Amino acid sequence: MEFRTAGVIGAGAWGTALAQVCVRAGLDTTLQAREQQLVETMRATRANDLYLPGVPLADELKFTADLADLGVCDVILAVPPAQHMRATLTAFAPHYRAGVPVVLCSKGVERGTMKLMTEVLAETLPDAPAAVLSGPSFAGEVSRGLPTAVTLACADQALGEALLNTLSAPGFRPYLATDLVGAEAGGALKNVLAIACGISEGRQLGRSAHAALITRGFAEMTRLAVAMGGQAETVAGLCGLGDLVLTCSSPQSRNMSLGLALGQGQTVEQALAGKRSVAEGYESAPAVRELAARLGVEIPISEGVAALLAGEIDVDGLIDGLLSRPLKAERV
Ligand SMILES: NC(=O)C1=CN([C@@H]2O[C@H](COP(=O)(O)OP(=O)(O)OC[C@H]3O[C@@H](n4cnc5c(N)ncnc54)[C@H](OP(=O)(O)O)[C@@H]3O)[C@@H](O)[C@H]2O)C=CC1
Ligand SMILES: O=C(CO)COP(=O)(O)O
Repeated sequence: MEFRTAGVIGAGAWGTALAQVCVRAGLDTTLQAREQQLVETMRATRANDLYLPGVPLADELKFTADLADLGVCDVILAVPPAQHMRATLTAFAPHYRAGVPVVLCSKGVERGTMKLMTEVLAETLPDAPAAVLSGPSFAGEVSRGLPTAVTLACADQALGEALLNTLSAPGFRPYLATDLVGAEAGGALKNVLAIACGISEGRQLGRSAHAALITRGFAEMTRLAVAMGGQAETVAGLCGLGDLVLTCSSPQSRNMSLGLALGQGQTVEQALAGKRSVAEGYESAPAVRELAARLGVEIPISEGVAALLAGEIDVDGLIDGLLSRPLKAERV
């Protein structure tokens, strides 16, 4: 299996950073943006100042607004926000060539259906071999070539190895896994948990609270992933614990920043006002909550964040609710 050309769907910060990685990996790469205007600007300025400002884009990178142009590519990286994955893949379906692998790079659970991105892919492009790329990776750092390691999950070992070799690049190191559900669950949950850590920071609750949130957050991430059919071992890797640590530790994270603003007293509306970029924890929280309820899994931190975002409780209610839970043995 050899891949020479890559098509990246979605020219947000992460799609643009991954397109840079593909070029660095030696792939002939086309980045698709929905707006022709953004395509023209990226062609003219060799930059994506809308979503990834200050990063010079590789000379070799091509741009298009037309999904049909990706129909010839050997591998597709799908990077729209999770809530737009279904519509995006449906629009791409007429141009998709059977057998071409689709690497899902978005982190979230679909609202309403509670489906993971692999399930959305199976329903929109049923012939597509799936892989999931997820892990601690800020777009700004990756696009500048700073060292990054991620999980690349693929059920088909041979395809996974081929993708691993294809997508590895100087400074970008994917590790192979076979558990797609675990990889997806980790990526989706860490965003919700990062909002909780941001709230803790915004309220200046201290480093001890921060460490407790990461640790107990990891326990609920593991419980939910296992209930969904994933493996605890996967969640202990880059796509789970690794991404949780990153996202909960830096205001570079849009999810943690949302939490910071809430902890400092802003309303959800104020914290999100004027933002073009996506905070997937906000988007996925209701689906994560519903999914956990359906599976009978306790996720008190994520549940509290979902209730706060839905306007059911305030920040004090979230903190009090977590601290007044019955004492119990420490276990996952
Ligand atoms: N940024 C990061 O560091 C990382 C992000 N991710 C994940 O990548 C995914 C994409 O995030 P990111 O690239 O950061 O996004 P950004 O916040 O940078 O950009 C938002 C993106 O959403 C697109 N969009 C908005 N509305 C729609 C729509 N109706 N249909 C399709 N696309 C739409 C925008 O396209 P348009 O301009 O055409 O509206 C734009 O590409 C998320 O799931 C995120 O969790 C994963 C790892 C790292
Ligand atoms: O997924 C990410 C890092 O791995 C990016 O996090 P944010 O979406 O919170 O910015």
